[in-house]
Amino acid sequence: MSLLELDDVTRTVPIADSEALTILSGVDLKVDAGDRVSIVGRSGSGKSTLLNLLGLLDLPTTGELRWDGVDVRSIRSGHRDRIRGREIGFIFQQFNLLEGRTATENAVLPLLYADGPSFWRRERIARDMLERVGLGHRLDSLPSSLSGGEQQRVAIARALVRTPRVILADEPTGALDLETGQSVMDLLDEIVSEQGAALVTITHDPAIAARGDRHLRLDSGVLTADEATAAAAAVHRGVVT
Ligand SMILES: Nc1ncnc2c1ncn2[C@@H]1O[C@H](COP(=O)(O)OP(=O)(O)OP(=O)(O)O)[C@@H](O)[C@H]1O
Repeated sequence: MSLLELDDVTRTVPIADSEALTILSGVDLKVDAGDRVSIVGRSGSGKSTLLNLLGLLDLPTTGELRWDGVDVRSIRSGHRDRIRGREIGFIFQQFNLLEGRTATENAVLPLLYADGPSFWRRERIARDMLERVGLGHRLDSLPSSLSGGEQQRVAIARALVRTPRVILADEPTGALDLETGQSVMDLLDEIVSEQGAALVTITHDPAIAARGDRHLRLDSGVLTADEATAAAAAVHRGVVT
């Protein structure tokens, strides 16, 4: 049983005075613990729509989306919200940090909804995670005083403080220069491995996509294997010369 499973999923949206628009069609995808899945696709190919499904923010129009083997349609929306908060971490291109809050205040946010020791120990957990991402010296800094790479590291800390089982990263290096992007991804890969989570990365950048161990492509809402990235990744790893 997979952690997340899409089975012949379609997503359409109603359009005024017109037929519904099909954004995703026939999408099959399984995400298991420890998976590293990269998804590439042109603008408008349906990447955000897919990510919203994987993040349990939307439901398929037809087909089945399962979380831990359970059809998400059968899970009440309040419980879906709790699963999302507890088990899924999000990382965005523009970091999405709260501007007036320090690095620690940003990283602690998901723990405000936790209970037990995770709640009582939230400050310590957030600080430890910021140390882990190399920001132990910037705990009280506001986002405006941090570089892009540092802000993304705060966002990574925030996404990981509850040790989620899945991380969904939407263009995580899109606002960073090449070198900073690679080092942020190195860090994300390391911590995701330590925590045994699955990482799904949506990216335009072939070098970032090649880091995954499963390579997929979205084309007009259809998800297929991305042979080109898989071949590039194999060469990179020295599997093929
Ligand atoms: N609620 C909606 N109503 C109408 N059209 C929509 C809606 N949501 C998405 N679309 C359209 O569906 C297509 C796919 O959208 P989506 O945001 O998933 O693409 P994307 O691959 O994430 O694009 P980008 O890389 O530019 O963010 C686009 O053409 C978009 O305009």
